[in-house]
Amino acid sequence: MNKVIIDVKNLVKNYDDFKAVQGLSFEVYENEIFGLLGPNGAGKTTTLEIIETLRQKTSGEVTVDGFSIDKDASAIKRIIGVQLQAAGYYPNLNLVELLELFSGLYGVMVNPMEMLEKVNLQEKAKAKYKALSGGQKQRFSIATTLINSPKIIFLDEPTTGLDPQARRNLWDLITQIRDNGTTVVITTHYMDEAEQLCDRVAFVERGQIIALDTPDQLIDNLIANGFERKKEVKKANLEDVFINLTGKEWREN
Ligand SMILES: Nc1ncnc2c1ncn2[C@@H]1O[C@H](COP(=O)(O)OP(=O)(O)OP(=O)(O)O)[C@@H](O)[C@H]1O
Repeated sequence: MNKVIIDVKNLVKNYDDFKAVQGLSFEVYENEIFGLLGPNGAGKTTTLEIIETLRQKTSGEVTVDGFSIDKDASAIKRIIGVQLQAAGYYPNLNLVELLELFSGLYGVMVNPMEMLEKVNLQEKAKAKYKALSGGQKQRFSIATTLINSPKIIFLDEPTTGLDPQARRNLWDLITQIRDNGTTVVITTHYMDEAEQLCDRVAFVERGQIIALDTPDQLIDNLIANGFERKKEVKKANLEDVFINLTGKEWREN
């Protein structure tokens, strides 16, 4: 039996007259990578921020590891890791100093070099955040989500704007984090990413969930309904050609 770690029931969020989230219900299981997929403005970020206790809901019930967002927000904050927006990083501190600062804020002791090793940034220990490439910035911000050894991390479009190598390397990193026992909730609008990375996905459209299952099952259901692609699918795609030609090692250093 899968243990439910996040339980969202009939979640509603209105911004004045605008209904951004319209009665969402879903469960996230412990130790899975759960994807919220959908177009811009579908309500993914709003939903995440409510679960993270950073935004007020209009109505509905949300529990995280048994804690209610209404009554136990501080308990929830202790067991989750949230990616900060880039603007949150002090520009003149290097990565080690930033990790020391964050661990002080969380009130936990971490070894900055160990944290950097987890995301393969040990060689950038003395670099300032602003001097990192896009992929390195994402990896660093994932490292900051791990400082308090959270049970769940939330990643909001972690690979947007990255090149194919950086994206695939980030997928490996996120999979590793899951394999080490952390539940991962991710938003994305890249379908290939969701298919490769997520154990289960929910499609969100106009503030509602229109499908939820494993990527495999969603695809099988579509095929069972008679769907056929117009062109025969090749066993590789252009991105595979590119990766094959250029290698898959970390390239942004
Ligand atoms: N603070 C706010 N005030 C008013 N409307 C808001 C606010 N925040 C979000 N919205 C609106 O709510 C809707 C859902 O936004 P949200 O950011 O949750 O979508 P999203 O699915 O995360 O989109 P994206 O993929 O673009 O990040 C959008 O139409 C947005 O304009």
